[in-house]
Amino acid sequence: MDPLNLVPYLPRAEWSLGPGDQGWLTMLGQVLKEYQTCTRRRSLLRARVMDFVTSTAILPLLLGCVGVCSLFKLLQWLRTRACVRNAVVVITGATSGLGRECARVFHAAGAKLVLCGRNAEALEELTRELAASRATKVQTHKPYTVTFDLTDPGAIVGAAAEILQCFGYVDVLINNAGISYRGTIVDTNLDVDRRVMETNYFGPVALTKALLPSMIRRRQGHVVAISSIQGKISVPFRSAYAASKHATQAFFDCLRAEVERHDIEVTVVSPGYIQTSLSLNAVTADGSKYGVMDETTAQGRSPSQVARDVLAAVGKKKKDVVLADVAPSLAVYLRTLAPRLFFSLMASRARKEWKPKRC
Ligand SMILES: NC(=O)C1=CN([C@@H]2O[C@H](COP(=O)(O)OP(=O)(O)OC[C@H]3O[C@@H](n4cnc5c(N)ncnc54)[C@H](OP(=O)(O)O)[C@@H]3O)[C@@H](O)[C@H]2O)C=CC1
Ligand SMILES: CCCCCCCCCCCCCCCC(=O)OCC(=O)COP(=O)(O)O
Repeated sequence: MDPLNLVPYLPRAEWSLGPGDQGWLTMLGQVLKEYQTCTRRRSLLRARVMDFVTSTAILPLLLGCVGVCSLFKLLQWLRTRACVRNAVVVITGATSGLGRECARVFHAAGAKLVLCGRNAEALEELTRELAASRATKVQTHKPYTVTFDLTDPGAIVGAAAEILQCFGYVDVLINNAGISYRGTIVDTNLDVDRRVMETNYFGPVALTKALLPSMIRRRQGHVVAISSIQGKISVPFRSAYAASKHATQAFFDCLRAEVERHDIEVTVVSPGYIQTSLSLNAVTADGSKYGVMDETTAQGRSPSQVARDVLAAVGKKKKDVVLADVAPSLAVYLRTLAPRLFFSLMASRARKEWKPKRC
């Protein structure tokens, strides 16, 4: 440290210049001496503060607060798990990514699972994996599997009947399956917009409608929609995906209001990026597979953490949950509070990201 910078910290230094050339040395000596005294005083003060903290009630109080908070969190976690123990939970898109992790987390919490997907072999493999897992003290149940494509409305009616036959009723429906999209609006075939809407919106809507009457009869049930932060804000080159997720948010918000009188819960979960195969499986403007692991996806949250957050949201009967980092979460507020700024940010993002025929 430059000793001259210490001058403001040495209010009591007395300056006396020595005779001739000795003046500077004397001054420097004085400054260093005062600096040492100040440092000693500061460490003495620090030691006294620490003594006070440890010898009085502050430290036990702090430790007590941390302990109570941890205990509260643990109790909440146990209560959450208890909520889904023996509950019949249906998960769509269970063959991959978030759906697969939800299957693991809900299975470990003791739920009776009905795993849905298009790939029967992948569902069977997951069932075998879950049956073999022993890392839980809770009694677990062998899952059922139901294979169907969400873009096929006829198949959904049959699948709903099959789902109801598994355990006789459904407690929790997790509409998780979905696909993403990359493309410019001007280049995108309308069939691609339809396919994304069929998978992400009409499929979950049809399945929910098919299972709802039995929930209403029992006056019990919980419908979860895995939406996206893109159900709250729209980003360039994701038109079909963002539209399908905005529609999802709107539909399930309406549903929540309508079924409250039947004691049915509705939770919309809006995650930011998650490390899954979503970008690999995304469709492009001409309907072909995008097939690229985007950096944003690769650096996203871990699907097991998001699955635990989904379980917590179900246990706490949350109505709307955003599971995203600070920037996307703030962007949601910006879209409402300063729309012009938000739109210009998105336009500049579009200018930067635009690549002819590839987004
Ligand atoms: N990953 C992310 O960054 C984010 C994901 N989400 C949402 O999370 C959900 C799960 O996606 P994620 O796990 O990330 O992606 P994955 O691609 O890993 O998994 C998607 C799942 O949906 C299934 N699926 C796709 N199309 C259909 C269909 N037509 N009929 C039935 N099942 C279908 C897939 O089945 P199959 O194996 O047969 O293809 C697969 O099981 C989606 O709704 C997505 O929008 C939300 C925010 C961020
Ligand atoms: C006052 C300060 C405000 C700062 C706001 C800055 C604006 C930042 C823009 C952020 C855009 C975030 C986009 C997030 C997208 C996202 O998380 O999507 C989740 C998905 O569903 C992923 O799907 P994809 O197919 O796009 O990978």
